[in-house]
Amino acid sequence: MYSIEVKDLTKEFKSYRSREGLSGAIRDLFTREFNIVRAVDGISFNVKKGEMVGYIGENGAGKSTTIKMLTGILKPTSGSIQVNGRDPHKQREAFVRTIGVVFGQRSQLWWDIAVQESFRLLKKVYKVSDEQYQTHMHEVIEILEIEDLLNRPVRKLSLGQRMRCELAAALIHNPPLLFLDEPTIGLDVLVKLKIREFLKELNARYGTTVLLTTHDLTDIEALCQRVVMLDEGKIIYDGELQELRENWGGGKSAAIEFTHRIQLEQLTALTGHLPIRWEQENPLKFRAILESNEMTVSELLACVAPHIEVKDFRIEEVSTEEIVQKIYQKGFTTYA
Ligand SMILES: Nc1ncnc2c1ncn2[C@@H]1O[C@H](COP(=O)(O)OP(=O)(O)OP(=O)(O)O)[C@@H](O)[C@H]1O
Repeated sequence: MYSIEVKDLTKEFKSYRSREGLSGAIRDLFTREFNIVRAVDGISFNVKKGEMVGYIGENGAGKSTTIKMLTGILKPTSGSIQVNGRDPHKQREAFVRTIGVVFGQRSQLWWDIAVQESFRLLKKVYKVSDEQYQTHMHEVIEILEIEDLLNRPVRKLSLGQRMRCELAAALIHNPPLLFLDEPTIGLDVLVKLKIREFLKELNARYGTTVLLTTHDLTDIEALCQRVVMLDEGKIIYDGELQELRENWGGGKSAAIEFTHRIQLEQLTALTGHLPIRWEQENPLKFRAILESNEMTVSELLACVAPHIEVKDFRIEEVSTEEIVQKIYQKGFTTYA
């Protein structure tokens, strides 16, 4: 059963041009020249109930436009969307009660009133019963540690405090699906960790489906097994994050420092039967590049350490950030 079903979805915007000079401005009053920008270009994907999916792409790739269509804010130019079994644009009122949305750059809380009052208003909007609110929100407030913030006006909160309150506000009606657009932008590491832990718990406890858009790939690594990668409005990768790392990460390597000078030949003789390539940095420092995903660093050490004394060693892994950067620089197909 799917939470989100997207088929051949396209969104085009008219981008108006201004003509030069006074006569151009006058002509613009009558007829405007425009370009068509295809922000989302025929994408299709499904998200299963309970999945946590990372939706990533460079600036301008079309992520926010997709989220706006999925949440019913924008009407698609063509294609179809079903979110929680409904068309977000057509069945708006019933639909919004089935989703929660957090836009990291925008607030859904009222700026000048206490957080608690915003929560009360949202409780009314979503028609949440007192009982439901008490049981569910009590936990949310406790886990996000926002009890002491509830009586403060939103404008007096720090960014991290406000974001925790935003998340709580998006969950007042305990929606089965949560859209998060840059939820950890500008937050310090501790708040980020708290928010990630909270989302994991929410997903485990209620089976909440999460579509997460972020430029912070460590958020994706911490939360999502699957990523959908967008480039110029098109999906260029949809699959396991682990598979992306294995196929495009260029493998693991280990930097090893020995206590005594040794020859490269000694190392190749010891590990000749393993899928390893050695590079020498200096007479003491070497790098072993593991050419198979099956091979582990402990196997490597088990072959070398009994024969040559190791002073230090470090596993080097290409970060997801570097992998994604390479894909965008080189293009997915050529890189693959
Ligand atoms: N209302 C609009 N009118 C015209 N063009 C738009 C409009 N909204 C978005 N665009 C264009 O559509 C493209 C996709 O924009 P979108 O905001 O979806 O990208 P994004 O992936 O969310 O980027 P970012 O990471 O910077 O938020 C961009 O070229 C953008 O300029």
